[in-house]
Amino acid sequence: MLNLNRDVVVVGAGPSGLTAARELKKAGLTVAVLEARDRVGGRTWTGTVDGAMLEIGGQWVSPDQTVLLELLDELGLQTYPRYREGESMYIGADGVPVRYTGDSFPVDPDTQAEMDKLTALLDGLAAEIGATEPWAHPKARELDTISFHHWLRQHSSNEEACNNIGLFIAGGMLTKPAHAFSALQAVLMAASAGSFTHLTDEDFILDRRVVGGMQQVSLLLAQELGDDVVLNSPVRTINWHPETEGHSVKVVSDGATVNARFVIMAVPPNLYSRVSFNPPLPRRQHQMHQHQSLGLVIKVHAVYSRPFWRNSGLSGTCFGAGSLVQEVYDNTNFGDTRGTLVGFVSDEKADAVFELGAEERRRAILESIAGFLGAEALEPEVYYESDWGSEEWTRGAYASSYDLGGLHRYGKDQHAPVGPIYWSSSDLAAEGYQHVDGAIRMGRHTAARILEVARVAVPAGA
Ligand SMILES: Cc1cc2nc3c(=O)[nH]c(=O)nc-3n(C[C@H](O)[C@H](O)[C@H](O)COP(=O)(O)OP(=O)(O)OC[C@H]3O[C@@H](n4cnc5c(N)ncnc54)[C@H](O)[C@@H]3O)c2cc1C
Repeated sequence: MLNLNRDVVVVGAGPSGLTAARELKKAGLTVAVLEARDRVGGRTWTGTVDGAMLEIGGQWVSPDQTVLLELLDELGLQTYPRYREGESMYIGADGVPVRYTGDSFPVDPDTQAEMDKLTALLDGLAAEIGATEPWAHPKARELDTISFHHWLRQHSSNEEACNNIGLFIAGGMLTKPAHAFSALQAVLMAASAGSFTHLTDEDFILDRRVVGGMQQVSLLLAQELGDDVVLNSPVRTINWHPETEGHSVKVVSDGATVNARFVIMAVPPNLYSRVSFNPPLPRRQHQMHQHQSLGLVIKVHAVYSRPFWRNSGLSGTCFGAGSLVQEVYDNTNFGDTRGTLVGFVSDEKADAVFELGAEERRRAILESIAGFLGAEALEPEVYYESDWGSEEWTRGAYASSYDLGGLHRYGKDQHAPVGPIYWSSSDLAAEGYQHVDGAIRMGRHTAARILEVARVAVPAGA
Protein backbone atom coordinates (compact mmCIF):
# COMPACT_ATOMS: atom_id res chain seq x y z
CA MET A 1 0.00 0.00 0.00
CA LEU A 2 1.39 3.37 -1.06
CA ASN A 3 1.20 6.41 1.20
CA LEU A 4 1.48 9.62 -0.80
CA ASN A 5 1.33 13.36 -0.15
CA ARG A 6 0.21 15.47 -3.09
CA ASP A 7 -1.43 18.81 -3.84
CA VAL A 8 -4.20 17.19 -5.85
CA VAL A 9 -5.51 13.64 -6.06
CA VAL A 10 -7.51 12.73 -9.16
CA VAL A 11 -10.02 9.88 -8.96
CA GLY A 12 -10.23 8.21 -12.38
CA ALA A 13 -7.70 7.90 -15.22
CA GLY A 14 -10.05 8.57 -18.12
CA PRO A 15 -9.32 11.40 -20.54
CA SER A 16 -10.79 13.99 -18.16
CA GLY A 17 -8.83 13.02 -15.06
CA LEU A 18 -5.58 12.56 -16.95
CA THR A 19 -5.96 15.94 -18.65
CA ALA A 20 -6.61 17.65 -15.32
CA ALA A 21 -3.58 15.94 -13.77
CA ARG A 22 -1.36 16.90 -16.69
CA GLU A 23 -2.42 20.57 -16.55
CA LEU A 24 -1.92 20.75 -12.78
CA LYS A 25 1.50 19.12 -13.00
CA LYS A 26 2.55 21.49 -15.80
CA ALA A 27 1.56 24.38 -13.52
CA GLY A 28 3.84 23.08 -10.74
CA LEU A 29 1.44 21.22 -8.46
CA THR A 30 2.01 17.62 -7.40
CA VAL A 31 -0.63 15.06 -8.39
CA ALA A 32 -1.64 11.43 -8.00
CA VAL A 33 -4.22 9.75 -10.24
CA LEU A 34 -5.98 6.76 -8.68
CA GLU A 35 -7.62 4.42 -11.20
CA ALA A 36 -9.93 1.53 -10.32
CA ARG A 37 -9.20 -0.54 -13.41
CA ASP A 38 -5.98 -2.22 -14.49
CA ARG A 39 -5.77 0.18 -17.43
CA VAL A 40 -6.21 3.88 -18.19
CA GLY A 41 -8.67 5.35 -20.70
CA GLY A 42 -12.03 4.75 -19.00
CA ARG A 43 -14.72 4.72 -21.65
CA THR A 44 -12.04 4.76 -24.38
CA TRP A 45 -10.56 1.30 -24.80
CA THR A 46 -8.77 -0.03 -27.85
CA GLY A 47 -8.64 -3.80 -27.54
CA THR A 48 -7.66 -6.81 -29.61
CA VAL A 49 -10.33 -9.50 -29.86
CA ASP A 50 -9.56 -12.73 -31.75
CA GLY A 51 -6.81 -10.88 -33.62
CA ALA A 52 -8.94 -7.87 -34.59
CA MET A 53 -8.27 -4.38 -33.27
CA LEU A 54 -11.54 -3.00 -31.96
CA GLU A 55 -12.55 0.36 -30.55
CA ILE A 56 -14.55 -1.03 -27.65
CA GLY A 57 -15.40 2.47 -26.41
CA GLY A 58 -15.21 6.04 -27.78
CA GLN A 59 -13.59 6.46 -31.18
CA TRP A 60 -14.91 9.17 -33.52
CA VAL A 61 -13.74 12.77 -33.74
CA SER A 62 -15.77 15.55 -35.37
CA PRO A 63 -14.51 18.90 -36.72
CA ASP A 64 -16.08 20.92 -33.86
CA GLN A 65 -14.04 18.92 -31.32
CA THR A 66 -11.16 21.34 -31.60
CA VAL A 67 -9.67 20.72 -28.17
CA LEU A 68 -9.37 16.98 -28.87
CA LEU A 69 -8.00 17.67 -32.37
CA GLU A 70 -5.33 19.99 -30.89
CA LEU A 71 -4.39 17.39 -28.28
CA LEU A 72 -4.12 14.64 -30.90
CA ASP A 73 -1.77 16.88 -32.83
CA GLU A 74 0.28 17.68 -29.73
CA LEU A 75 0.57 13.97 -28.89
CA GLY A 76 1.65 13.17 -32.46
CA LEU A 77 -1.45 11.06 -33.19
CA GLN A 78 -2.79 10.87 -36.75
CA THR A 79 -6.44 10.70 -37.79
CA TYR A 80 -8.14 9.22 -40.86
CA PRO A 81 -11.63 9.66 -42.31
CA ARG A 82 -14.42 7.13 -41.83
CA TYR A 83 -15.10 5.24 -45.08
CA ARG A 84 -18.14 6.81 -46.74
CA GLU A 85 -17.96 6.10 -50.50
CA GLY A 86 -21.09 4.72 -52.14
CA GLU A 87 -24.74 4.46 -51.25
CA SER A 88 -26.28 4.24 -47.78
CA MET A 89 -29.20 2.05 -46.70
CA TYR A 90 -32.43 3.12 -45.02
CA ILE A 91 -35.25 1.04 -43.54
CA GLY A 92 -38.35 3.13 -42.84
CA ALA A 93 -41.80 2.48 -41.45
CA ASP A 94 -42.61 -0.08 -44.20
CA GLY A 95 -39.60 -2.21 -43.27
CA VAL A 96 -38.25 -2.22 -46.83
CA PRO A 97 -34.50 -1.55 -47.28
CA VAL A 98 -33.82 1.31 -49.71
CA ARG A 99 -30.50 2.56 -51.13
CA TYR A 100 -29.92 6.30 -51.09
CA THR A 101 -27.26 8.96 -51.47
CA GLY A 102 -26.88 12.38 -49.90
CA ASP A 103 -27.75 13.72 -46.46
CA SER A 104 -31.50 13.01 -46.42
CA PHE A 105 -33.26 9.72 -45.76
CA PRO A 106 -35.32 8.48 -48.76
CA VAL A 107 -38.69 9.31 -47.23
CA ASP A 108 -41.85 10.66 -48.84
CA PRO A 109 -42.06 14.46 -49.34
CA ASP A 110 -44.44 15.00 -46.39
CA THR A 111 -42.16 13.14 -44.00
CA GLN A 112 -39.17 15.06 -45.38
CA ALA A 113 -40.95 18.38 -44.84
CA GLU A 114 -41.80 17.39 -41.26
CA MET A 115 -38.21 16.28 -40.59
CA ASP A 116 -36.94 19.58 -41.99
CA LYS A 117 -39.37 21.48 -39.76
CA LEU A 118 -38.29 19.59 -36.61
CA THR A 119 -34.63 20.01 -37.54
CA ALA A 120 -35.09 23.78 -37.98
CA LEU A 121 -36.89 24.02 -34.62
CA LEU A 122 -34.13 22.12 -32.83
CA ASP A 123 -31.39 24.10 -34.57
CA GLY A 124 -33.13 27.30 -33.50
CA LEU A 125 -33.45 26.19 -29.87
CA ALA A 126 -29.85 24.96 -29.77
CA ALA A 127 -28.60 28.32 -31.08
CA GLU A 128 -30.84 30.29 -28.70
CA ILE A 129 -30.24 28.25 -25.53
CA GLY A 130 -26.64 27.09 -26.03
CA ALA A 131 -24.75 24.39 -24.18
CA THR A 132 -23.17 26.38 -21.37
CA GLU A 133 -26.13 27.12 -19.09
CA PRO A 134 -29.27 25.62 -20.62
CA TRP A 135 -30.87 25.61 -17.15
CA ALA A 136 -30.66 29.41 -16.99
CA HIS A 137 -32.70 30.09 -20.14
CA PRO A 138 -36.28 31.44 -19.70
CA LYS A 139 -37.62 28.43 -21.62
CA ALA A 140 -35.67 25.93 -19.49
CA ARG A 141 -38.50 24.77 -17.24
CA GLU A 142 -41.03 24.51 -20.07
CA LEU A 143 -38.65 22.38 -22.17
CA ASP A 144 -37.36 20.32 -19.25
CA THR A 145 -40.80 19.20 -18.10
CA ILE A 146 -41.81 17.62 -21.42
CA SER A 147 -40.23 14.43 -22.71
CA PHE A 148 -38.42 14.62 -26.03
CA HIS A 149 -40.88 11.99 -27.33
CA HIS A 150 -43.87 14.21 -26.54
CA TRP A 151 -42.17 17.42 -27.60
CA LEU A 152 -41.60 15.91 -31.08
CA ARG A 153 -45.25 14.84 -31.33
CA GLN A 154 -46.38 18.26 -30.11
CA HIS A 155 -44.73 19.69 -33.22
CA SER A 156 -45.47 16.97 -35.77
CA SER A 157 -48.13 14.31 -36.28
CA ASN A 158 -45.87 12.42 -38.70
CA GLU A 159 -44.71 9.34 -36.79
CA GLU A 160 -41.89 8.42 -39.17
CA ALA A 161 -40.50 11.97 -38.98
CA CYS A 162 -40.69 11.93 -35.14
CA ASN A 163 -38.98 8.55 -34.96
CA ASN A 164 -36.24 9.56 -37.39
CA ILE A 165 -35.51 12.83 -35.59
CA GLY A 166 -35.77 11.10 -32.22
CA LEU A 167 -33.17 8.52 -33.33
CA PHE A 168 -30.39 11.09 -33.63
CA ILE A 169 -30.60 12.04 -29.95
CA ALA A 170 -32.40 9.17 -28.16
CA GLY A 171 -30.94 5.93 -29.58
CA GLY A 172 -28.05 7.75 -31.23
CA MET A 173 -26.63 9.89 -28.41
CA LEU A 174 -28.24 9.74 -24.97
CA THR A 175 -29.03 6.02 -25.51
CA LYS A 176 -32.25 6.33 -23.52
CA PRO A 177 -35.79 6.09 -24.87
CA ALA A 178 -37.06 9.53 -25.98
CA HIS A 179 -39.74 9.38 -23.26
CA ALA A 180 -37.06 9.17 -20.54
CA PHE A 181 -35.39 12.57 -20.97
CA SER A 182 -36.56 16.09 -21.64
CA ALA A 183 -36.61 18.30 -24.71
CA LEU A 184 -34.15 20.58 -22.86
CA GLN A 185 -31.71 17.67 -22.49
CA ALA A 186 -32.08 17.06 -26.26
CA VAL A 187 -31.36 20.73 -26.94
CA LEU A 188 -28.23 20.56 -24.76
CA MET A 189 -27.05 17.51 -26.74
CA ALA A 190 -27.56 19.39 -30.02
CA ALA A 191 -25.99 22.64 -28.79
CA SER A 192 -22.96 20.79 -27.44
CA ALA A 193 -22.19 19.61 -31.00
CA GLY A 194 -22.73 23.06 -32.53
CA SER A 195 -26.24 22.34 -33.89
CA PHE A 196 -28.84 19.61 -34.25
CA THR A 197 -27.99 19.42 -37.97
CA HIS A 198 -24.48 18.31 -36.97
CA LEU A 199 -25.96 15.30 -35.15
CA THR A 200 -27.93 14.29 -38.24
CA ASP A 201 -24.86 14.47 -40.48
CA GLU A 202 -22.81 11.32 -39.95
CA ASP A 203 -20.08 12.74 -42.19
CA PHE A 204 -19.67 15.51 -39.61
CA ILE A 205 -20.29 13.87 -36.24
CA LEU A 206 -18.55 10.59 -37.14
CA ASP A 207 -15.91 12.21 -39.30
CA ARG A 208 -12.53 10.77 -38.31
CA ARG A 209 -10.82 8.10 -36.24
CA VAL A 210 -7.45 7.96 -34.54
CA VAL A 211 -4.85 5.75 -36.22
CA GLY A 212 -4.05 3.06 -33.64
CA GLY A 213 -7.08 3.89 -31.51
CA MET A 214 -8.54 6.56 -29.25
CA GLN A 215 -7.23 5.00 -26.04
CA GLN A 216 -3.78 6.18 -27.04
CA VAL A 217 -4.74 9.67 -25.89
CA SER A 218 -5.02 8.39 -22.34
CA LEU A 219 -2.06 6.01 -22.66
CA LEU A 220 0.22 8.86 -23.77
CA LEU A 221 -1.05 11.25 -21.09
CA ALA A 222 -0.51 8.53 -18.47
CA GLN A 223 2.98 7.87 -19.82
CA GLU A 224 3.84 11.54 -19.21
CA LEU A 225 2.51 11.28 -15.65
CA GLY A 226 4.54 8.12 -14.96
CA ASP A 227 4.38 6.84 -11.37
CA ASP A 228 1.79 9.47 -10.50
CA VAL A 229 -0.84 7.16 -12.03
CA VAL A 230 -1.73 4.25 -9.75
CA LEU A 231 -3.78 1.45 -11.33
CA ASN A 232 -5.96 -1.19 -9.58
CA SER A 233 -6.85 1.41 -6.99
CA PRO A 234 -10.58 1.96 -6.68
CA VAL A 235 -11.17 4.88 -4.35
CA ARG A 236 -13.37 3.81 -1.44
CA THR A 237 -13.35 6.73 1.01
CA ILE A 238 -12.72 10.45 0.87
CA ASN A 239 -12.21 12.11 4.24
CA TRP A 240 -12.41 15.88 3.95
CA HIS A 241 -12.82 18.98 6.08
CA PRO A 242 -15.74 21.24 5.24
CA GLU A 243 -14.30 24.28 7.02
CA THR A 244 -10.79 24.30 5.59
CA GLU A 245 -11.48 24.52 1.87
CA GLY A 246 -8.70 23.10 -0.24
CA HIS A 247 -6.43 22.22 2.63
CA SER A 248 -6.95 18.71 3.77
CA VAL A 249 -8.26 15.57 2.09
CA LYS A 250 -7.40 11.97 2.76
CA VAL A 251 -8.29 9.69 -0.13
CA VAL A 252 -8.26 5.97 0.60
CA SER A 253 -8.09 3.49 -2.27
CA ASP A 254 -7.20 -0.21 -2.52
CA GLY A 255 -3.68 0.60 -3.76
CA ALA A 256 -2.78 3.91 -2.14
CA THR A 257 -3.75 6.43 0.50
CA VAL A 258 -3.16 10.01 -0.55
CA ASN A 259 -3.14 13.10 1.64
CA ALA A 260 -3.86 16.11 -0.53
CA ARG A 261 -5.26 19.63 -0.63
CA PHE A 262 -7.81 18.99 -3.39
CA VAL A 263 -9.55 16.04 -4.97
CA ILE A 264 -11.05 15.77 -8.45
CA MET A 265 -13.79 13.21 -8.97
CA ALA A 266 -13.09 12.45 -12.64
CA VAL A 267 -15.65 9.65 -12.88
CA PRO A 268 -19.16 9.67 -14.36
CA PRO A 269 -21.77 11.05 -11.90
CA ASN A 270 -23.54 7.69 -11.51
CA LEU A 271 -20.41 6.44 -9.73
CA TYR A 272 -20.00 9.26 -7.19
CA SER A 273 -22.01 7.29 -4.65
CA ARG A 274 -19.58 4.35 -4.92
CA VAL A 275 -17.27 6.45 -2.77
CA SER A 276 -17.97 7.06 0.94
CA PHE A 277 -17.57 10.74 1.69
CA ASN A 278 -16.76 11.56 5.26
CA PRO A 279 -18.52 13.79 6.24
CA PRO A 280 -21.29 13.04 3.74
CA LEU A 281 -21.85 15.34 0.78
CA PRO A 282 -24.51 18.04 1.22
CA ARG A 283 -28.20 17.37 0.56
CA ARG A 284 -28.11 19.12 -2.81
CA GLN A 285 -25.41 16.79 -4.19
CA HIS A 286 -27.07 13.71 -2.70
CA GLN A 287 -30.27 14.61 -4.53
CA MET A 288 -28.70 15.79 -7.79
CA HIS A 289 -26.54 12.72 -8.23
CA GLN A 290 -29.59 10.45 -8.07
CA HIS A 291 -31.02 12.19 -11.14
CA GLN A 292 -27.96 11.65 -13.36
CA SER A 293 -27.81 8.25 -15.03
CA LEU A 294 -26.03 6.55 -17.90
CA GLY A 295 -27.85 5.30 -20.96
CA LEU A 296 -27.43 1.82 -22.40
CA VAL A 297 -26.14 0.82 -25.81
CA ILE A 298 -24.50 -2.30 -27.20
CA LYS A 299 -21.72 -1.42 -29.63
CA VAL A 300 -21.50 -4.41 -31.96
CA HIS A 301 -18.33 -5.20 -33.93
CA ALA A 302 -18.35 -7.62 -36.88
CA VAL A 303 -15.12 -8.24 -38.78
CA TYR A 304 -15.15 -9.88 -42.25
CA SER A 305 -12.38 -11.18 -44.49
CA ARG A 306 -13.06 -8.17 -46.75
CA PRO A 307 -15.42 -5.17 -46.73
CA PHE A 308 -17.95 -7.04 -48.92
CA TRP A 309 -20.51 -4.21 -48.94
CA ARG A 310 -18.11 -1.93 -50.82
CA ASN A 311 -18.17 -4.33 -53.84
CA SER A 312 -21.86 -3.64 -54.30
CA GLY A 313 -21.38 0.11 -54.11
CA LEU A 314 -22.45 0.47 -50.48
CA SER A 315 -20.78 2.69 -47.92
CA GLY A 316 -21.81 0.48 -45.00
CA THR A 317 -23.82 3.37 -43.52
CA CYS A 318 -27.32 2.18 -42.57
CA PHE A 319 -30.19 3.71 -40.60
CA GLY A 320 -33.47 2.30 -39.38
CA ALA A 321 -35.26 3.85 -36.41
CA GLY A 322 -37.39 0.71 -36.10
CA SER A 323 -34.58 -1.81 -36.69
CA LEU A 324 -32.94 -3.70 -33.86
CA VAL A 325 -29.56 -2.31 -34.95
CA GLN A 326 -30.56 1.27 -35.63
CA GLU A 327 -27.23 2.48 -37.08
CA VAL A 328 -24.44 0.65 -38.89
CA TYR A 329 -21.14 2.07 -40.19
CA ASP A 330 -18.03 0.87 -41.97
CA ASN A 331 -15.50 0.79 -39.15
CA THR A 332 -12.57 -0.73 -41.02
CA ASN A 333 -9.27 0.03 -39.34
CA PHE A 334 -6.63 2.19 -40.98
CA GLY A 335 -4.63 0.13 -43.48
CA ASP A 336 -6.62 -3.07 -42.75
CA THR A 337 -7.55 -5.43 -45.62
CA ARG A 338 -10.34 -6.93 -43.55
CA GLY A 339 -13.65 -5.11 -43.33
CA THR A 340 -15.24 -4.14 -40.03
CA LEU A 341 -18.82 -3.08 -39.42
CA VAL A 342 -19.97 -1.40 -36.25
CA GLY A 343 -23.61 -1.27 -35.23
CA PHE A 344 -25.56 0.04 -32.25
CA VAL A 345 -28.44 -1.51 -30.29
CA SER A 346 -29.81 1.08 -27.93
CA ASP A 347 -31.92 1.47 -24.79
CA GLU A 348 -35.10 -0.71 -24.77
CA LYS A 349 -33.86 -2.75 -27.73
CA ALA A 350 -30.70 -3.51 -25.75
CA ASP A 351 -32.84 -4.56 -22.77
CA ALA A 352 -34.76 -6.93 -25.04
CA VAL A 353 -31.72 -8.65 -26.57
CA PHE A 354 -30.02 -8.95 -23.19
CA GLU A 355 -32.98 -11.18 -22.26
CA LEU A 356 -31.73 -13.64 -24.89
CA GLY A 357 -28.86 -16.07 -24.61
CA ALA A 358 -25.56 -15.02 -26.22
CA GLU A 359 -26.03 -17.13 -29.38
CA GLU A 360 -29.61 -16.01 -29.94
CA ARG A 361 -28.62 -12.37 -29.36
CA ARG A 362 -25.76 -12.64 -31.83
CA ARG A 363 -28.10 -14.16 -34.42
CA ALA A 364 -30.76 -11.45 -33.92
CA ILE A 365 -28.17 -8.68 -34.18
CA LEU A 366 -26.46 -10.10 -37.27
CA GLU A 367 -29.83 -10.70 -38.95
CA SER A 368 -30.69 -7.06 -38.35
CA ILE A 369 -27.39 -5.97 -39.97
CA ALA A 370 -28.02 -8.43 -42.83
CA GLY A 371 -31.42 -6.77 -43.31
CA PHE A 372 -29.48 -3.73 -44.50
CA LEU A 373 -26.41 -5.23 -46.15
CA GLY A 374 -27.34 -8.76 -47.21
CA ALA A 375 -26.70 -12.32 -46.08
CA GLU A 376 -22.89 -12.02 -46.15
CA ALA A 377 -23.22 -10.00 -42.94
CA LEU A 378 -24.35 -13.15 -41.12
CA GLU A 379 -20.90 -14.77 -41.10
CA PRO A 380 -18.27 -12.50 -39.56
CA GLU A 381 -14.81 -13.85 -38.71
CA VAL A 382 -14.87 -11.92 -35.46
CA TYR A 383 -17.95 -10.83 -33.54
CA TYR A 384 -17.90 -8.80 -30.32
CA GLU A 385 -20.40 -6.86 -28.25
CA SER A 386 -19.14 -3.96 -26.14
CA ASP A 387 -21.20 -4.36 -22.98
CA TRP A 388 -20.45 -1.30 -20.87
CA GLY A 389 -23.51 -1.87 -18.72
CA SER A 390 -21.67 -4.81 -17.16
CA GLU A 391 -18.51 -2.81 -16.44
CA GLU A 392 -18.43 -2.11 -12.73
CA TRP A 393 -16.51 1.17 -13.14
CA THR A 394 -18.82 2.60 -15.83
CA ARG A 395 -22.25 0.87 -15.74
CA GLY A 396 -23.66 2.06 -19.06
CA ALA A 397 -22.86 3.93 -22.27
CA TYR A 398 -22.16 6.38 -23.65
CA ALA A 399 -22.58 8.90 -20.88
CA SER A 400 -24.83 10.42 -18.28
CA SER A 401 -27.89 12.64 -18.67
CA TYR A 402 -30.59 13.90 -16.32
CA ASP A 403 -33.95 12.29 -16.00
CA LEU A 404 -37.03 14.32 -16.90
CA GLY A 405 -36.93 17.72 -15.19
CA GLY A 406 -33.48 17.22 -13.68
CA LEU A 407 -31.43 19.47 -15.96
CA HIS A 408 -33.15 22.75 -15.13
CA ARG A 409 -33.55 21.74 -11.48
CA TYR A 410 -29.95 20.76 -10.71
CA GLY A 411 -27.79 21.82 -13.67
CA LYS A 412 -26.62 25.09 -12.15
CA ASP A 413 -24.95 23.20 -9.27
CA GLN A 414 -23.37 20.32 -11.18
CA HIS A 415 -19.96 22.02 -11.37
CA ALA A 416 -19.98 23.54 -7.89
CA PRO A 417 -17.10 22.22 -5.79
CA VAL A 418 -17.93 20.88 -2.35
CA GLY A 419 -15.09 22.20 -0.18
CA PRO A 420 -11.94 20.68 -1.69
CA ILE A 421 -13.90 18.24 -3.93
CA TYR A 422 -14.23 19.08 -7.64
CA TRP A 423 -16.14 17.27 -10.42
CA SER A 424 -14.80 16.61 -13.91
CA SER A 425 -16.05 14.36 -16.70
CA SER A 426 -17.48 14.51 -20.21
CA ASP A 427 -20.90 14.09 -18.60
CA LEU A 428 -20.65 17.61 -17.20
CA ALA A 429 -19.26 19.31 -20.31
CA ALA A 430 -20.97 21.97 -22.41
CA GLU A 431 -19.15 21.79 -25.76
CA GLY A 432 -18.23 18.17 -26.40
CA TYR A 433 -20.81 16.93 -23.86
CA GLN A 434 -20.67 13.10 -23.69
CA HIS A 435 -17.56 13.04 -25.89
CA VAL A 436 -13.80 12.75 -25.39
CA ASP A 437 -13.48 16.40 -26.42
CA GLY A 438 -15.80 17.39 -23.56
CA ALA A 439 -13.83 15.22 -21.13
CA ILE A 440 -10.65 17.09 -22.05
CA ARG A 441 -12.36 20.48 -21.85
CA MET A 442 -13.68 19.62 -18.39
CA GLY A 443 -10.24 18.41 -17.29
CA ARG A 444 -8.67 21.70 -18.33
CA HIS A 445 -11.46 23.76 -16.82
CA THR A 446 -11.29 21.94 -13.48
CA ALA A 447 -7.51 22.23 -13.33
CA ALA A 448 -7.77 25.99 -14.00
CA ARG A 449 -10.30 26.40 -11.18
CA ILE A 450 -8.08 24.54 -8.73
CA LEU A 451 -5.02 26.53 -9.78
CA GLU A 452 -6.89 29.73 -9.08
CA VAL A 453 -7.84 28.59 -5.57
CA ALA A 454 -4.47 26.93 -4.89
CA ARG A 455 -2.71 30.26 -5.40
CA VAL A 456 -4.48 31.76 -2.39
CA ALA A 457 -4.98 28.63 -0.28
CA VAL A 458 -2.49 27.73 2.44
CA PRO A 459 -0.48 24.60 1.53
CA ALA A 460 -1.02 21.51 3.67
CA GLY A 461 1.20 21.54 6.75
CA ALA A 462 1.86 25.33 6.63
C1 LIG B 1 -19.32 2.46 -26.45
C2 LIG B 1 -18.93 3.90 -26.37
C3 LIG B 1 -18.78 4.62 -27.55
C4 LIG B 1 -18.42 5.97 -27.49
N1 LIG B 1 -18.20 6.64 -28.67
C5 LIG B 1 -17.62 7.87 -28.62
C6 LIG B 1 -17.13 8.46 -29.82
O1 LIG B 1 -17.21 7.89 -30.90
N2 LIG B 1 -16.53 9.68 -29.71
C7 LIG B 1 -16.39 10.32 -28.50
O2 LIG B 1 -15.82 11.42 -28.46
N3 LIG B 1 -16.85 9.76 -27.35
C8 LIG B 1 -17.44 8.55 -27.39
N4 LIG B 1 -17.81 7.94 -26.22
C9 LIG B 1 -17.76 8.69 -24.95
C10 LIG B 1 -16.35 8.87 -24.40
O3 LIG B 1 -15.66 7.64 -24.41
C11 LIG B 1 -16.48 9.42 -22.98
O4 LIG B 1 -17.21 10.63 -23.03
C12 LIG B 1 -15.13 9.71 -22.33
O5 LIG B 1 -14.32 8.58 -22.26
C13 LIG B 1 -15.37 10.23 -20.92
O6 LIG B 1 -14.13 10.49 -20.31
P1 LIG B 1 -14.08 10.77 -18.74
O7 LIG B 1 -12.65 10.90 -18.38
O8 LIG B 1 -15.01 11.87 -18.42
O9 LIG B 1 -14.71 9.45 -18.06
P2 LIG B 1 -14.27 7.92 -18.21
O10 LIG B 1 -13.68 7.70 -19.55
O11 LIG B 1 -15.44 7.11 -17.84
O12 LIG B 1 -13.13 7.74 -17.11
C14 LIG B 1 -13.46 7.62 -15.75
C15 LIG B 1 -12.44 6.70 -15.07
O13 LIG B 1 -12.72 6.66 -13.68
C16 LIG B 1 -12.47 5.35 -13.20
N5 LIG B 1 -13.19 5.18 -11.94
C17 LIG B 1 -14.53 5.10 -11.73
N6 LIG B 1 -14.79 5.01 -10.41
C18 LIG B 1 -13.58 5.03 -9.77
C19 LIG B 1 -13.20 4.97 -8.39
N7 LIG B 1 -14.08 4.88 -7.40
N8 LIG B 1 -11.88 5.01 -8.11
C20 LIG B 1 -10.95 5.12 -9.09
N9 LIG B 1 -11.26 5.18 -10.40
C21 LIG B 1 -12.57 5.15 -10.73
C22 LIG B 1 -12.96 4.47 -14.32
O14 LIG B 1 -12.41 3.19 -14.26
C23 LIG B 1 -12.50 5.26 -15.55
O15 LIG B 1 -11.20 4.86 -15.96
C24 LIG B 1 -18.20 6.61 -26.24
C25 LIG B 1 -18.35 5.86 -25.06
C26 LIG B 1 -18.70 4.53 -25.12
C27 LIG B 1 -18.85 3.77 -23.83
